[in-house]
Amino acid sequence: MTHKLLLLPGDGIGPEIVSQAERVIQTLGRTHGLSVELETALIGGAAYEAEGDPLPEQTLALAQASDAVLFGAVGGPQWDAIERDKRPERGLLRIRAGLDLFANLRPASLVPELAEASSLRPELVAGLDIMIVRELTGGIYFGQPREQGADRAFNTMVYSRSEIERIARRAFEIARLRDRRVCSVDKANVLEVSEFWRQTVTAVAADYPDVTLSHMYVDNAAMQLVRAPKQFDVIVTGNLFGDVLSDIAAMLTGSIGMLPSASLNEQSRGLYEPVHGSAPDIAGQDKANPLATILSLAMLLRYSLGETVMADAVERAVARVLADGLRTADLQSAGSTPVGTQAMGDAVIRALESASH
Ligand SMILES: NC(=O)c1ccc[n+]([C@@H]2O[C@H](COP(=O)([O-])OP(=O)(O)OC[C@H]3O[C@@H](n4cnc5c(N)ncnc54)[C@H](O)[C@@H]3O)[C@@H](O)[C@H]2O)c1
Ligand SMILES: CC(C)[C@H](C(=O)O)[C@@H](O)C(=O)O
Ligand SMILES: [Mg+2]
Repeated sequence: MTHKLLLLPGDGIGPEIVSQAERVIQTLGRTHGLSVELETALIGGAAYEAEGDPLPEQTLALAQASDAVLFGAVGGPQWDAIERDKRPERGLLRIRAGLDLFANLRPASLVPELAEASSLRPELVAGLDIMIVRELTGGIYFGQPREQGADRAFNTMVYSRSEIERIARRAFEIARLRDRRVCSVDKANVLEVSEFWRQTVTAVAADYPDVTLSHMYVDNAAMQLVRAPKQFDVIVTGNLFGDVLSDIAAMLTGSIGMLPSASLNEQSRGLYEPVHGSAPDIAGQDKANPLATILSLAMLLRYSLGETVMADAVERAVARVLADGLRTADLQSAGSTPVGTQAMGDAVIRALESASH
């Protein structure tokens, strides 16, 4: 069966890291018979420059017609002062909303070889395996009204019952495939929207008696992620809190350059992207770590294409190159020589090829 895939490289390091994932896709064609129809389209600053719109209609239409989308990153300082609705990040928010990708899965698990790269002591992260389930199409990111005036500005944090119920169900279902523990993170001691979130998640939990539900305030959750991260199995939270907590979780696993994500809708059609951004400080220098994008491809193979064998093969190839000692600059320990983006891609491809012989 031929799968339709759309690549959206975007800005900054986006094109460099997505092109390594594209080479992995081509390798899987040779080693595992993966059959794909690949298209590439513009998004973010690149699309704004070419078409005056960070999400051209054509890009959204192609995404809607694809089985899955692999996204790099958008944004950069050259677009920070343009009209807000034209900014690259708005392209990403609009495609998430346009595909109804309400469930953002951000797994943070430690590859044993990277224990020394973690920001925490090895014993705190050994065996770490957390799944952050971030609500992605609601909350303060999308709430109306929103306004920036001359002397004041505001956004609205709003969640409806159905929005909370669907993300909570997704979290409980994921927990059933794991350690059956869900921690819902909110700010119910201050915010009405969070109190409603907590009540709604608690009501949904009644349908999942085999899963243990706990609640935590977001400030404490940020602290607990650094103090004792292994206490968590699945974390379910709103859009803004999930954004922040997932960057914290990234550093537990060694580098933000390692963290993949899947953004899914009800049909498990999805957009897959590294958690990090366009890293303008290292763009175009062959320094970016492509592994978060390659691991996002593994999630794409698993969740949207059902190609579990290939997903496992990609994840094993990544583990292999790390076990062999290859490190991009973000993962490097003192004294060793880092490899570049392209060389890291080469190594993953070699590992895939040698495993299939
Ligand atoms: N999903 C996205 O497209 C996304 C996510 C976050 C930020 N952004 C945008 O990216 C731009 C830069 O944002 P930022 O600097 O706050 O965050 P960032 O994630 O781009 O970079 C933060 C730091 O991490 C490093 N880094 C990130 N990815 C890396 C990788 N793969 N390999 C090695 N190092 C890596 C960068 O060099 C930088 O020092 C902004 O315009 C922001 O809006 C986009
Ligand atoms: C670039 C931005 C819109 C995005 C977000 O806040 O969701 C990013 O930080 C992320 O984590 O994917
Ligand atoms: Mg973020």
